[in-house]
Amino acid sequence: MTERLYLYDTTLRDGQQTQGVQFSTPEKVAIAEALDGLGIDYIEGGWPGANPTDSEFFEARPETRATFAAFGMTKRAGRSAANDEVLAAVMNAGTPAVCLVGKTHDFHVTTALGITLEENLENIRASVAHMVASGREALFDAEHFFDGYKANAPYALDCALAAYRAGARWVVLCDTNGGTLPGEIHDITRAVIEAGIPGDHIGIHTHNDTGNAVAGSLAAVDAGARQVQGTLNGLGERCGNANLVSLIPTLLLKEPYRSAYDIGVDRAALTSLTRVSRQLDDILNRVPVKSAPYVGASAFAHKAGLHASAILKDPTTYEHIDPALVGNARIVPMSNQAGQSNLRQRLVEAGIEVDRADPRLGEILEEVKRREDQGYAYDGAQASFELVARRMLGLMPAFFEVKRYRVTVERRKNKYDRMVSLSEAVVVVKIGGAKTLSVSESMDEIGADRGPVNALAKALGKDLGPYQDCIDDMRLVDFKVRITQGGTEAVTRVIIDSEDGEGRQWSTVGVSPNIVDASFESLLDAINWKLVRDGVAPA
Ligand SMILES: CC(=O)SCCNC(=O)CCNC(=O)[C@H](O)C(C)(C)COP(=O)(O)OP(=O)(O)OC[C@H]1O[C@@H](n2cnc3c(N)ncnc32)[C@H](O)[C@@H]1OP(=O)(O)O
Ligand SMILES: CC(=O)C(=O)O
Repeated sequence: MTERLYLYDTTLRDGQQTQGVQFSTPEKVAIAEALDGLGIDYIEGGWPGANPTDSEFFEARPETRATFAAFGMTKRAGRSAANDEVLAAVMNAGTPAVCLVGKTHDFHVTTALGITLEENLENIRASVAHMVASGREALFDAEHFFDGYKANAPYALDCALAAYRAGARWVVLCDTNGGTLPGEIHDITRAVIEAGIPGDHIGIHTHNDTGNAVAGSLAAVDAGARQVQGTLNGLGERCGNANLVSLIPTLLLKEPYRSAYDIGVDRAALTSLTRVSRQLDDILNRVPVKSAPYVGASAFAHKAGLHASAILKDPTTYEHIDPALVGNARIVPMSNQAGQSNLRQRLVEAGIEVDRADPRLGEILEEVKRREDQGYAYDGAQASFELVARRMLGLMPAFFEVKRYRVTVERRKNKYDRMVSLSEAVVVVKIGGAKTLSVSESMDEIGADRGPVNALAKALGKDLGPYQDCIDDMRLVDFKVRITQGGTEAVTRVIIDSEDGEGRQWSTVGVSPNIVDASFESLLDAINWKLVRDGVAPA
């Protein structure tokens, strides 16, 4: 018999308190829909009245199965709950649930609010009673609860009990400053239950300032709390909140949680977790964190030869779960840490059949290790590795030959008498018997200079004759430059991530003492990989 454990998402409120994050209304709608699709119980949409976007969002919020909550703060002292205009704006959003933050640490009451401890208790009681009287599901976010409990336990408990007795459905214990460790969270949550608030009325809201937000949330659940608050990808004030993208699979797949709780998210929805996590990164224009638990691109990447060898015999040797459960995928990358097992697996994935006893497998491995010593890095540029292997196996068509290229960067005055840069590139390629010369500049549609590599990419992709149809939908999505030590010399490594119209992504690498040459090599690999993978016949 499983017990219900509720998930409360605050990506749209505490997540928006992340430095550099500002959601638009359509973005908030898209995130709310994704959360609803996952099966989250509560979606906190923001603080109506605090800013125009949050107010607008509550008017535009989508219909959801999840319960929508508006966030705000308890009423100020010296006025009634009904006459507090900040609280009124929150209530007017018309959500079925309302979550109000209130002080529970005596120091904050006297220092930040400048009121008496009794006035604060009355503010909590009156505000919660006002929510309940308006027919809302009332949540009380007990701000600084753990620090408050350590400083003055009777007062912190009085605040929590005041909210509970006034009718709060949930009293959410907040580790606002994020400094409380899991053991303390466990013991203090237990103490709250013993003081008279049942666990199925207690929520936990942690911050990640010690890197323990997820562990702290689990500790509170172990102690009896039955609501967990968090955000997608751990967004949130300062170091972020408990990451629901880590918590959800842990609660659903790991003991003792798997057998004990129903968290509202089912196994089918769990397979969308990686997609939802990346959708948020896409909205934020962030590169997904590769090492993110469960959903990161490296979460199931087996780089070391010993690992890859065992993985190919049985994936459970080095995987704690099947990556498909969370919609992720296994990768066995090639690098200087790899052995023949990695190599054979990569070749199979590229559709290349090579006999196990073929001596060229050893030669490819040697070549990869030799090139990595020069500065190449193939574990993040699998498309370039594939081209190296194809060349050594005689499986790489000669699509075109670059005869020469040139790029210039000029500083000059524009018509407004401002100094601007302009990069121009010339590329000459030979396809079949014919030579083509393409010229391009780096100016984008609003007249900004996008740099010499952009100019080169445009020139190279401008006229590739019979291959043009195939490469027209290619797009450069990321460009990473590192100065690294190749052999004894410092060299530049450029990794380019490309994408095509089908959403396929691939990465290529170029290395040279010269950044333009390294970029050009990486660009060439990107085009050649697309041509070979699309099965284009050489001219
Ligand atoms: C722990 C958390 O993360 S809680 C969420 C915090 N989120 C935010 O603050 C984001 C949204 N906030 C805002 O847009 C603004 O702060 C507003 C609109 C709410 C208030 O703006 P302002 O009226 O200009 O006040 P300001 O932000 O300077 O200060 C907050 C006021 O609320 C008071 N206050 C803070 N917490 C509470 C509370 N729980 N109950 C009652 N009053 C409170 C403070 O004492 C301060 O009042 P004072 O100006 O009389 O000293
Ligand atoms: C309410 C909240 O976000 C906090 O106390 O951290």
